Parts: sequence; C-alpha cells; structure tokens
Amino acid sequence: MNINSAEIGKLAAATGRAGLDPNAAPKIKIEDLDFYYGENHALHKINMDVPDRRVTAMIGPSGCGKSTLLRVLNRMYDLYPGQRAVGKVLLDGENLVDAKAKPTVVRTRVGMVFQKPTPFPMSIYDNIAYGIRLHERLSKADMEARIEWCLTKAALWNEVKDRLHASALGLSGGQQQRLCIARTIAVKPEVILLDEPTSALDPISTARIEELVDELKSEFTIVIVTHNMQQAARCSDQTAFFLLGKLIEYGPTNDIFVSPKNQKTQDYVTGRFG
Ligand SMILES: Nc1ncnc2c1ncn2[C@@H]1O[C@H](COP(=O)(O)OP(=O)(O)OP(=O)(O)O)[C@@H](O)[C@H]1O
Repeated sequence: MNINSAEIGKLAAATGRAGLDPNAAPKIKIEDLDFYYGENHALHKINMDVPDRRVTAMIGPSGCGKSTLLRVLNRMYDLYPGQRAVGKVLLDGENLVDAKAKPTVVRTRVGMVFQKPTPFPMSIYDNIAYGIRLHERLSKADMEARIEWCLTKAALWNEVKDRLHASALGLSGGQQQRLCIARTIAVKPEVILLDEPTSALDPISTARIEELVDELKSEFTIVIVTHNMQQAARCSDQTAFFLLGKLIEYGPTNDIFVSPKNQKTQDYVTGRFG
C-alpha cells in the first residue's frame, strides 16, 4: 500500500490523546526479552514499558516479531514445545514468563483477540458464559448481568439482546469480532491484546472496532498489532516499530509518525519499504 505520510501525520496529530503521566508505573514492563522458536531467535533483547489504560500499537513488516511478542504477553507459546522466552515481562511487577506464573492465570489477566473472528459453534450467550464458568461460579442473575455488561462494553448488546440463544455463527463478521471482544472482557482482564483484529473486516465494521478500542482504553490496557498505518495513527497513544525481531523505535504515536528519530522508522511509516 502506498502511504501518504503527511496524511498519517495529520491523523496521528489530530487524535485526542491524554498523554502519559511520567510518574505512573507502566502496566507491563518488558526487560531484556529474548524469544526462541527452537533454534530460531525471533526476538532480541526487547525493552519496553506498556502504559496503563492506553493503546499501544506494534507495527513493522511481516516477520518482524509483532505477533510473537503478543503471544509472549499471554504465554500462548506455552502450548508449543520448543518455544521459550528468556527475560522478564512484568505485569504490575509480577514476571509473567517465570515458570512459577500459571499460564491459565496469566491468560485471565491478559486476554487476546485474534485476527479472524473465532466464535465457538454455540449460542451467543454460551460463547460468553463458557469462559466465565471456567473461572467463576455465578448465579443465573449474576451471569445474565455479566453477559449484558460485557456485550454493552463491546457495543453489541442492542444488536443481540433479543437473540442471545441463537447461534453465534449467524452473526456478521464484524459482530462476531465484537462478540470475541465481549468474550475476552467477560472474565475482566487487565490487558487486552488485539492481533490484527480488523484485517478480516469491512471498513464499517473496522470503524466500529476502532471506536470500541477508544472506549475500552478507559478501563483496560490495550496492545494492538496492525499492518494498517492509518489504524495505528488513529487508535494508539504509543507506537512501537519492530524490524527483524528488534525494537527499533518506541514512543508517542505522534512522534513516531510525524518526527521519527530513526531513518528505518521513517522509511517504514512513509511506505518506502515493507
Ligand atoms: N511457529 C514458528 N516456528 C518457527 N519460527 C516461527 C514461528 N512463528 C513465527 N516464526 C518466525 O518468527 C519470526 C517472527 O514472526 P511473527 O509471526 O512474530 O512476525 P509478525 O511481525 O507478526 O509477522 P506478520 O505481520 O506477517 O504476522 C519470523 O521470522 C517467523 O518466521
């Protein structure tokens, strides 16, 4: 895609951003993180602070390690033998990649939404109740209240409230993705990871998800991987640019798009490579 840097700069500068409190502790502190797929050294000494209740975008060309880093943040790699992380990922000070941290607990605190909507082949209600029941025992009334709460947060309640017991597979792609976001929110995570959440969606559904991200950041810390420069410029407060498994530049989104310090960042955000 040919990207107009002036246009993206305007987008980045125009988005209302609260700015960071320099005294606030980061929600996630990544320290000297390396990651290996067997012999393949995919991430190299990543150091990065993810601010609390802000949107952090990860950008970079295919294969630079964005999804790998996202998968480290909720211990997804544990499901695959031979994959290992070395270093620290501190969530409020607790090292998530330490052997002592339980992956199931980590995944409750750090939820993930994937590229393609992945509803379970069951009702809308059960799609959400399923995850809640793994962690909590709620009365019927409390379960119903929780389901309404998370569907409202995911901007889907009005569209589905009269068909909660219909199959989730009957929803449109954009509605399915909002259901997946509702399902993630339902267990009250602290961090939400979004891996190219709109790449399978049409422009209207994409706009709704972007609005939703903006609303959700008042309560959740959000990390989004995107190939869409306009989306990163529109949605995020902080942007991290990766190349070949290394973090090249990280800072306020306006700076990354308008006045990057590194020539490689400049080349990427202006569409000169990648
Ligand atoms: N399962 C795997 N086994 C071995 N190497 C892998 C595996 N998954 C990814 N890699 C390698 O790790 C590196 C980073 O890949 P990753 O998927 O994190 O990149 P990415 O930036 O998310 O790319 P894309 O934008 O295409 O999704 C690449 O060199 C890739 O080939």
